[in-house]
Amino acid sequence: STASYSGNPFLGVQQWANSYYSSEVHTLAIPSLTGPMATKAAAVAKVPSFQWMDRNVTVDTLFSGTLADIRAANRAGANPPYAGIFVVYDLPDRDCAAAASNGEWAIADGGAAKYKAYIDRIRHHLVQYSDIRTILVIEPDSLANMVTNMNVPKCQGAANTYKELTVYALKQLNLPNVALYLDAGHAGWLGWPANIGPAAELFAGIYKDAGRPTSLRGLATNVANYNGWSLSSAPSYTTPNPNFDEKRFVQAFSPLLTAAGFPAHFITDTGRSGKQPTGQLEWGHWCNAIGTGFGPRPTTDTGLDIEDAFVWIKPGGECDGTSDTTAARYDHHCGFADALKPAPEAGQWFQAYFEQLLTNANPPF
Ligand SMILES: O=[N+]([O-])c1ccc(O[C@@H]2O[C@H](CO)[C@@H](O[C@@H]3O[C@H](CO)[C@@H](O[C@@H]4O[C@H](CO)[C@@H](O)[C@H](O)[C@H]4O)[C@H](O)[C@H]3O)[C@H](O)[C@H]2O)cc1
Ligand SMILES: [Mg+2]
Repeated sequence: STASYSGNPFLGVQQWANSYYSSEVHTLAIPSLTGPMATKAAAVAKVPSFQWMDRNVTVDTLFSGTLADIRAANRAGANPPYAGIFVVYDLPDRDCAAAASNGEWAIADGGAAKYKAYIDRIRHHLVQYSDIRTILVIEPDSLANMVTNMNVPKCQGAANTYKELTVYALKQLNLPNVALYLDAGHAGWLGWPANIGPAAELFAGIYKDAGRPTSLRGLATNVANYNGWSLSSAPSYTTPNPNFDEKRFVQAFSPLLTAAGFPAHFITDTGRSGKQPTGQLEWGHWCNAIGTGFGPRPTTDTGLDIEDAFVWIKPGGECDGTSDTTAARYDHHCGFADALKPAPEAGQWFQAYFEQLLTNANPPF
């Protein structure tokens, strides 16, 4: 079967556009659109984006359901065959330096054991669907927070658990039909000269601790962020970081990782990177940024040998965090002047944001 592979896992397959995102667009976005915007929205629904396993319940429903859809399409003769693209995102004490995406489990409440069972269920389905090549992004923001936010009590308290559970996941999901990319923040996070060296050491250490898993292809960058891939000039908010776009970030990161014993390749989220510069007032303003647009479509034609693919990881139109100041998960970043408001809870459909992305799409739809 095509499922097992060597090298770039995105070669020889086409990425799957899952029905969950398509139904969000068709049932939540299009009914309030007319004319060209409605037509363009229908085209967005066909662009493959990663499906987020952000709650345990999604493993035996959405994850297995999408794998079944892919199997059916491949058996019907899809050529090239489809590959599954998903995000593993349910660590206990999740999103330790922010409030908006806090998850269902707490370390203090048996979260590590629950997470291991979650990973075991994902492995179960990957083995059942060993005929399907499946690409997984592992735990956005988690290890990046270990590099820059050890001064945050919740991150300090979660550090050992994050690392132990990441190694557990890498070992359990190390399968012939599976490719894994660890989340590695973005140019405006780990790309700062002060952070990039410690980051390389951390990721290489995890790679070794997990036994150098064959499936671990590399790192995913810019997940749920907005940075351009290759810019001719630095947006004002990026100064004085020489790595002001994702291409400069991965090209600076790669030799450090290789020297530390982790010859990583990269994928980069271009789902919300189409408009540069963005409307951000500060680079660290990550929540529902204004002045953004759908970016380059998923492709393996990246122009850089260490960059496996441009991908859409954060589904455009799904919220980054609530703007309701009374909400339990309210994060002040979602209240800034450059954060679109009013915004629903993280992960919920944010129609005004979807329309912003569509209006600013580059390439246009
Ligand atoms: O002038 N200088 O020389 C200089 C030097 C160093 C400087 O310090 C750097 O400043 C950077 C900001 O510019 C900081 O980066 C921000 O860190 C935040 C976490 O703390 C990230 O937030 C996450 O974002 C995710 C989505 O991406 C969300 O899903 C998640 O919920 C959310 O928590 C921001 O993206 C990211 O941009 C660096 O840590 C910091 O080291 C600054 C200047
Ligand atoms: Mg988040």
